[in-house]
Amino acid sequence: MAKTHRFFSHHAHEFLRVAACTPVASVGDIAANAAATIALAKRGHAEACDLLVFPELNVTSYAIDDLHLQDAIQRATDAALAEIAAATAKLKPVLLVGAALTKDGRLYNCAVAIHRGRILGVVPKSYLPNYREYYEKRWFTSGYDVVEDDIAVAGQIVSFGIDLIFTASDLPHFIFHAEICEDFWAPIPPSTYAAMAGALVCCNLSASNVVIGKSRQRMLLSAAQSDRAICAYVFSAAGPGESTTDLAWDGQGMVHELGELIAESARFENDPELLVADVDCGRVRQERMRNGTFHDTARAEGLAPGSFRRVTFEAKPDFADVGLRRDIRRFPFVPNTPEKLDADCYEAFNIQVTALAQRVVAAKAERLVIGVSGGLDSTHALIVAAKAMDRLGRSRDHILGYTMPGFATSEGTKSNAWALMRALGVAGDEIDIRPAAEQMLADMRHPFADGKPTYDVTFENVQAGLRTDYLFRLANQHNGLVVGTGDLSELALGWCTYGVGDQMSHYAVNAGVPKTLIQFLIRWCIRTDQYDAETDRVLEAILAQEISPELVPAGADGALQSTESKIGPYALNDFFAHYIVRHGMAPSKVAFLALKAWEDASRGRWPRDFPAAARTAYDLPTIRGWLEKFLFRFFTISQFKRSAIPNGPKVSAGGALSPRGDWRAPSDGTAKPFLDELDANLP
Ligand SMILES: Nc1ncnc2c1ncn2[C@@H]1O[C@H](COP(=O)(O)OP(=O)(O)OC[C@H]2O[C@@H]([n+]3cccc(C(=O)O)c3)[C@H](O)[C@@H]2O)[C@@H](O)[C@H]1O
Ligand SMILES: Nc1ncnc2c1ncn2[C@@H]1O[C@H](COP(=O)(O)OP(=O)(O)OP(=O)(O)O)[C@@H](O)[C@H]1O
Ligand SMILES: NC(=O)CC[C@H](N)C(=O)O
Repeated sequence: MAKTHRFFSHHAHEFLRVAACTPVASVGDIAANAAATIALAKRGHAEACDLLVFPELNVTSYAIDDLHLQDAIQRATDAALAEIAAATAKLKPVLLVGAALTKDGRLYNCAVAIHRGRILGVVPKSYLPNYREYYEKRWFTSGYDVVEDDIAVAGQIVSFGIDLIFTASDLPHFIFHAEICEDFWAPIPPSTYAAMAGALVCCNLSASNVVIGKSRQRMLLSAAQSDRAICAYVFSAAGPGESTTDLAWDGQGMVHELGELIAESARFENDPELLVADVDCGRVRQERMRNGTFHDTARAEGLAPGSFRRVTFEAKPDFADVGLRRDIRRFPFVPNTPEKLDADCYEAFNIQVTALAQRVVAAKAERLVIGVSGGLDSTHALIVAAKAMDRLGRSRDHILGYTMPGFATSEGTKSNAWALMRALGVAGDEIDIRPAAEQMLADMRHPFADGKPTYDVTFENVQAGLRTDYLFRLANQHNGLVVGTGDLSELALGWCTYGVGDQMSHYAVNAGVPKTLIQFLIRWCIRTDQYDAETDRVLEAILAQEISPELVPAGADGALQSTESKIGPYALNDFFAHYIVRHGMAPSKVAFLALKAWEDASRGRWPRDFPAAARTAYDLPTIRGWLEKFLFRFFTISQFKRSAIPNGPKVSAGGALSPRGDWRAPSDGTAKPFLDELDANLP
């Protein structure tokens, strides 16, 4: 059911609804093409689109050869544009239609922007293909030097040139540019300049005949242009109905954003298609802000702000709930297709192994020292260490694994720890930390020493601290490096014991890996036979247990100390961390995205092997509750822990938290502005 609060509107979060339109063309039948354009515009309006991109020369159809030069065709084109403008005067979307227009005895291949009955402006094609199957220079004049000009079209005098950017006066993120087909096959597409001058959405009206391999090439160019020009890119190629005299057409529509494919059309279809997608102009804006090279290039190219003419119009947004036409992955760090997941795991695992091996060599360390709890993090650190030793040609017994049971260590995790160490062939040992912990707690006059069940932070950290103490001294004793096991998610939350505790190590091999990815990395290791069958069996057993720090004894009901019931589901925490750290998004937008990703467990793809029983949904109050906790932990109470973390490799493009890398922040900051923003903008 649609909700009325502004929070539920995609426009409130800087999304823009675009569509690549594929009408069925009628060769040279301008009235039919105008009718097809109007019909799709009405569909676009019904689907709440802001911007509709039609193919190149769709008013006449593209492949009409010398007919382009006929007066009758040109007059009919002008009349059709007037008709399209009139018929769409009450519709919401801006239309970019393709038409050949004359000025001063020259014919230009143009994109015509039309909105609510008004022709906003006309952009001529800069680069006319005139090689192999193309001979556009036979009819058209290149528009590459047309600037500061105007043109008469459909009874209106409007801005004309390649120096136009279209901007909504009442929706600040609605800023777009148009170019035409070959323009983006050029070494420097006009959209590169438009993006540097501020366009967030770049559009391409195309008539690109299909040959084997062509769709892949267009896909590559569109992805690359959106990545290089830091923009959203909407591409619409002519399709069914175009003249097949000597060529064929497939109607490829695509929407890319920052190199990522957001939506793609069916190809070789007989019916008209409207490929609708919501592009995230806020993400584009943020990305430009944090990429100085983009602005340096603009300055190097002499593109001062204002170097393009801005054509303004009123979008009249109503901030209604029209849903979100875009897949938001539940796990930003975990791809939901098997191929991409495998590829990412291969990268992550090898980054970790290579980085650790290099540090062993550089530090002239003979051994690696690891506290092996039987939990996910230390398991992963241990298998990475084993592979690093294999790569260095050293035997695995150069890894000293210690299981160090404390007051709450369960038999299950301890036996898993031993089974794993034996299966891998590392040098295992056991140190019972309880006598030392009892001594320490007694020395401190902690109530536990008097038999009282006081399981406070001190009680927890005494154990975490003693384990770290043992590991560092064992490293001295054996010329070893202590391998840190803490992961990226724990660093984001400050879920570790500072200094004399698991926050410290000689090399934090997991610090760049989020918790939600670790289980998939372990699964990938099993699937790709990185280790032997017995190791795989133990790894499966470890994957099956709940995440617990095991610092506090189980309750009377036997329930384990559950980490996620205390700090929130890692699935949500990783989601929050990704959008806040990597994309700088406001908490209300992060909540909106989390809702779209998580509100319906039956929608969208789950990552491969994600257990069916764990496929949960989260509603807005739940998301909000955990987000508030996350914001408090992340901004107020944990930065001092990150400001002093040991070295470790960045793994995910989704962000890292080293103070020497992606994330630098004050250790005495506050979450207040973030909590206030959430409070002000959520229903
Ligand atoms: N801005 C700041 N600059 C410098 N120091 C600051 C500080 N804010 C607090 N402090 C000081 O830091 C200390 C608190 O930090 P800390 O000693 O780390 O202790 P704290 O963060 O209070 O507790 C550690 C938490 O992490 C959990 N943990 C620990 C280990 C492993 C795992 C796991 O599951 O993997 C979980 C554990 O259950 C506990 O809830 C206090 O003494 C405080 O005064
Ligand atoms: N019983 C134990 N024996 C050996 N080392 C331990 C033990 N408990 C904790 N550690 C060490 O302290 C680190 C943090 O422990 P904790 O179990 O609290 O966190 P965790 O993030 O759940 O890690 P893991 O998934 O490895 O258990 C572990 O990764 C491990 O290196
Ligand atoms: N219409 C055009 O500009 C087509 C040229 C383009 N290079 C293509 O291969 O599709």
